[in-house]
Amino acid sequence: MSECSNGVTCLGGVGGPWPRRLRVGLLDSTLREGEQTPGVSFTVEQKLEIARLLDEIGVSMIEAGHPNVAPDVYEAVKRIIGMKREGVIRRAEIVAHSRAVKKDIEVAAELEPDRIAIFYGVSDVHLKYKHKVTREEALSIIGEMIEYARQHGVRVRFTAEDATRADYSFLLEAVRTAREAGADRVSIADTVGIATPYAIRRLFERLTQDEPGVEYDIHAHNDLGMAVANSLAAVEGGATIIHVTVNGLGERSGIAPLEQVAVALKRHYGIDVVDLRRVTRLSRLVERYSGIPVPPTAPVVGENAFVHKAGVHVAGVLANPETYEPYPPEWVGRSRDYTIDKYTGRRALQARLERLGVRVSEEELVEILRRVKQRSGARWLRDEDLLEIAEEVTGRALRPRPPEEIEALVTVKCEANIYTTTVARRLSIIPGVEEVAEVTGENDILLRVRAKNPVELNQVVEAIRSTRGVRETYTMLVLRRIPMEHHDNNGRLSASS
Ligand SMILES: CC(=O)SCCNC(=O)CCNC(=O)[C@H](O)C(C)(C)COP(=O)(O)OP(=O)(O)OC[C@H]1O[C@@H](n2cnc3c(N)ncnc32)[C@H](O)[C@@H]1OP(=O)(O)O
Ligand SMILES: O=C(O)CCC(=O)C(=O)O
Ligand SMILES: [Mg+2]
Repeated sequence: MSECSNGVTCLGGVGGPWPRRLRVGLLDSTLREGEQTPGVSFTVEQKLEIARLLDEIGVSMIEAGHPNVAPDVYEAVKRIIGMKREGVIRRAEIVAHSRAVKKDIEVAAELEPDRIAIFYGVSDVHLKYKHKVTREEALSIIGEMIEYARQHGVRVRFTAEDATRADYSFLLEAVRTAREAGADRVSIADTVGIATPYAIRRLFERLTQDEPGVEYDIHAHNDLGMAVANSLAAVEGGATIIHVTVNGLGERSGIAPLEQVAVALKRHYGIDVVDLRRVTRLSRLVERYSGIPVPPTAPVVGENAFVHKAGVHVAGVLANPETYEPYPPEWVGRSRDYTIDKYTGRRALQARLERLGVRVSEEELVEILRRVKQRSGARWLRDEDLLEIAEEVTGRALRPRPPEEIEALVTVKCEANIYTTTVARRLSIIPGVEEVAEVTGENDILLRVRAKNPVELNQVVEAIRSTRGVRETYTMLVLRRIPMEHHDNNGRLSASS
């Protein structure tokens, strides 16, 4: 943060400082715009779960749906409003969508949402071909319908649909009409994703100057991949709410993704709009419920968002992650990784081998790398493949081996007022018990047990359980043992098999 010349606290970032304090929140429309994604139909229960999570992570508004669309949409909006009333949703304002049509408004109003959002196209193409009205008729419909909704005692947002293709003077007239009819918010919709950041910023600067009596939302579609940039530009121009959906769902190419907008607001302006650490889980949930896969390359939540590949990159990241990361993955509850393949360099390879508990000499490392680069057909090498190569080069057994017999660790809790050592002695003579340790913590004794097969293991565990003084046991099967490497007397490495 820095001080502007006029003494106002400004926020920095690329292109900053901005001439005013940026104030912004998110409206999540996953349940309305998101369900307009071809192929998506959430169940009512899924919507309730998503709404609760959205409130928990801190979005300012939830656009719950357009109640007059279908019975299940009505039911979901009703129950989400009920959750707000019961305090399950604690903060988010619940918004119901509606055409500028009395029936839609009535159906929405009977549910008593916090706000009804009434949309109406304001571009000439929408007026002429969709609404088939003149500009004057449009203004009168907008005014009349907003007043009608206000008579039901509900707050109103007016959405100027296709605002970015509208004539500015008519858009301003529509906004004024909406304000005079009782709307306290106006959504400026870039309905076909046609705007550029500069044009959007100017548009919001003009609107906030020419009609400061309402607060403005930006609803940016992503047809040209500009939704996030346009949303940020709108905030710089004076918008105070950004419309988003989880994973950027929505009509055609969707709208600005919640996760990207939230990270960008923090990265560029230092503004926390939601609990970022939970957005990845929310994204996975919506991916599952929507059936729309998140591409690996998707920012923030994509599988590859924090995975590095080229040797130069990995070497840089190992020295300091800032070299190739715009923000730490921990911000969004994730961790970084890197792949091993023909693009790998020595540093990456050495780090990966060390992570696998394998130390090699400089010559061995060079030879392993040479062999890795020969496997150019593989998309990437799994740890298993790398260890196989390392075994070939070093001649040591490095891969985890499944145990030939069944091995288990058994924790034991003793009866109260019994001397633990007495119980431990009794247990130590059971055939199959190989090691006994008295331990601190929740349990009293830890046993290592070996058996030839499950039946025999069961017998050993039964014998432990029926030993006098044993109150409770918990058995963990050992799945595999990792070979440990030891230094020999000359400081060289040798591996136990
Ligand atoms: C850009 C956006 O995403 S805005 C949100 C759009 N949301 C939706 O479309 C929700 C899903 N839609 C639906 O379920 C249906 O279209 C309904 C229930 C809204 C309307 O269904 P129908 O009455 O069968 O009309 P249909 O969908 O065929 O056509 C839309 C009608 O609404 C009118 N209309 C469209 N937008 C508006 C508006 N903002 N205000 C008033 N009327 C409108 C159209 O002119 C057309 O009227 P017409 O039937 O007299 O020609
Ligand atoms: O209601 C809004 O703010 C936006 C409506 C919409 O989905 C759009 O214009 O793309
Ligand atoms: Mg939209």
